[in-house]
Amino acid sequence: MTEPIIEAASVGFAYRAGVPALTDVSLAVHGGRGVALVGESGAGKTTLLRLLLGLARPTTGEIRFDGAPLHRGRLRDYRRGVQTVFQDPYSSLDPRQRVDRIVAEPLRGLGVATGRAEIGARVAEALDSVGLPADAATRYPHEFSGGQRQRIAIARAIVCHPRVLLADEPVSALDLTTRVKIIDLLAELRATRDLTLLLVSHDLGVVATLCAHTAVLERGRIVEQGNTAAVLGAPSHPYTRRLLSSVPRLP
Ligand SMILES: Nc1ncnc2c1ncn2[C@@H]1O[C@H](COP(=O)(O)OP(=O)(O)OP(=O)(O)O)[C@@H](O)[C@H]1O
Repeated sequence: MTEPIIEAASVGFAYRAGVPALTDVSLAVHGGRGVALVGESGAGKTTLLRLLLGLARPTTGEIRFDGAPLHRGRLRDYRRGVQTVFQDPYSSLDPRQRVDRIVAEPLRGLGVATGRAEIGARVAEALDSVGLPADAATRYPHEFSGGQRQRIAIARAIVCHPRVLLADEPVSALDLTTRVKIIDLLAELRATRDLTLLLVSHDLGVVATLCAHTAVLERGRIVEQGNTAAVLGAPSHPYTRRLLSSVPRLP
């Protein structure tokens, strides 16, 4: 198999000494493959995502990007290649900024594009890719619904053509119909842009739709991981079975 784009290698992390939030976590995100991270509240999903983003450093083990340890000097390259979408489309967009400015932020911040014309063209392309009309660019976040705001957040994440999208519960704040549309959009972007998805979700239906590989986290440890159909279809660990039985509707 090819080298993973992002890898957590035997990662441990503690917010307070003696109270581990993550223990010996190994997870590989390969290009072209959707990876889901599931687990109950408090299992350590967000903590792992923060480490994968370089926002915190593991206490033990390491995070690797293209096979080499992720350290300060490589963060800019990393950010170009790895972008994020968060759960809440209301708090993740600055209400005082116009949509074109919001979507252009990674282009400016990472120095990917500087000229006005180029930035404008890239923003227009990103808005189009997420199914928003061109005039969305000149409006403000409060003029949009929750689903449309999440499209804006996704446009911002894909504007610099990243290789990986880390999505932390990207649809859990949305109503059911909107959820389905955003899941369809993520599936489409994955296919058309060769985007690799790392998805944190407690919604196993979403996971089954978008990710071929699933890792189950319980109290900071990965208790099971593998092909999604196998993990969700015939879970070998009692915790995964409990997690499945707590879901009212299965795919
Ligand atoms: N800033 C912090 N300081 C101290 N402990 C923390 C902090 N953030 C998280 N924790 C603890 O680390 C553990 C893992 O939390 P984390 O937020 O990663 O879980 P999660 O799986 O993302 O949960 P949720 O689905 O509720 O977001 C929990 O025991 C939590 O209480």
